[in-house]
Amino acid sequence: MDFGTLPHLFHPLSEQHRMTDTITITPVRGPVLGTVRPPGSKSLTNRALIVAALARGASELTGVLDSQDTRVMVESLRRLGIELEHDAAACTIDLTGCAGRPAVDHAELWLENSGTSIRFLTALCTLGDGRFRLDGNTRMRERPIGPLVEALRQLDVDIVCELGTDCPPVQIAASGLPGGTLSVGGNLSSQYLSALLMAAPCAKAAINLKVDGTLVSRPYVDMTLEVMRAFGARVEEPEPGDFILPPGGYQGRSYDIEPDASAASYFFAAAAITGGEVTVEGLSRDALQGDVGFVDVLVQMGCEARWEADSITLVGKPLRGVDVDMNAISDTAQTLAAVAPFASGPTRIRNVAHMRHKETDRVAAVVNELRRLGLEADEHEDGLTIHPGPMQPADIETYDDHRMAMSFALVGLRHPGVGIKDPGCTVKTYPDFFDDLEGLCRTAR
Ligand SMILES: O=C(O)C1=C[C@@H](OP(=O)(O)O)[C@@H](O)[C@H](O)C1
Ligand SMILES: C=C(OP(=O)(O)O)C(=O)O
Repeated sequence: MDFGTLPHLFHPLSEQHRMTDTITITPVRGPVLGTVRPPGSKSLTNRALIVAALARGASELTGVLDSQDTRVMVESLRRLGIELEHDAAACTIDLTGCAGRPAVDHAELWLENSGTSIRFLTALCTLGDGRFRLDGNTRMRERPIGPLVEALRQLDVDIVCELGTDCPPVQIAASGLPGGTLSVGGNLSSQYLSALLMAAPCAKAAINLKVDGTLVSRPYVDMTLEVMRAFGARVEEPEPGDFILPPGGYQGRSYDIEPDASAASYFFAAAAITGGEVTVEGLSRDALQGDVGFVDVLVQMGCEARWEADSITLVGKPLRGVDVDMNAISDTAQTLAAVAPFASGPTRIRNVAHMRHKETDRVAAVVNELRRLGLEADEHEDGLTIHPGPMQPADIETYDDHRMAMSFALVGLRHPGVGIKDPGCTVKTYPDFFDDLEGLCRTAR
């Protein structure tokens, strides 16, 4: 299939951002004060879509995210024969599951640069009976998927990285997923484990899945287990990293998705940087997403937080530098890097080497752009150190990484002359980010 014919799966951005090469952030005149509810969690939306697509019967998903990462997932499920109704305005998706076996005997799937989509769908396709090819953009073809491929081969799945690069494109000649024992590497990404976990209840027999070595981003695995169990799967973890999954599949249901905690980090950071007070609705200490832990990092820096039953409030205070292991919440490391220049001392972000395999080499990219602002920043193998200091105007490169754009925009709230190149790259997980940030800052203009 000629992917050139695939409709551009982008969300209608506001005219200004879609058509603009660079936007300049206007500093606020005072503290950012307000309340915001980010769109649905990308990670939970894509998990719920996978599990509901494999379920018996119908599911209704509410609060879903509508962005490039979820649209490529939706389009792929449709190509796999899943009947699906998406109401973007209502943030709902109604779908009827395939009871564990995709109905089509071949499909070509285009996943742009959505790591969750290509990893989760690679495992899902092995449950089918036919030939499947999964591909993505140039950066996706540089993001490792070899550990997942190698794990599936332990169950005699006929799967290959087409170019021999341990990266996509992936080709699968599927004939259902056998049961058995397998191990998967978890030091580059937790998504390979999450992908296998979600497919396992639809295998032909029980699966015993073990993590081989260290595991990064553990909160995302806990999120996976929560969603699986919500749809009726039985999963035991007698020892950390050792999972026992009997067959039994999933049962369709109604499922509501909480707001995106990674997106919320930008609004908490806006309060921290400007000495303001921001409440994010729909999240709490009980959120399924580990990235609410970013609030604790801001508290370590000197801020105050109020945790309510259905909201979190961050109160900005004078900031001190921190030394923090962000392995579990690495999607908020870039947010912290944008806050750190406003602290009284240096900030060390450690144990995030796996960030180098995401939308870009996020360690190097963040160091480069902090230096472009005139700051002293040190790159380490596992992370970086940010030294506060005077800054200069700069147009920030965003490397087609939505989190570079969203994080460095925050610097511009306090520091004049910050431009964000390619602001439309936020379409990956947050098409309306700049509109929502502007809305939150309007009282501080
Ligand atoms: O499982 C998930 O939903 C995700 C896991 C994380 O990736 P890694 O496990 O590769 O750190 C995170 O960066 C990504 O945004 C979403
Ligand atoms: C790394 C990310 O996503 P993914 O791995 O799903 O592409 C992200 O959203 O920061």
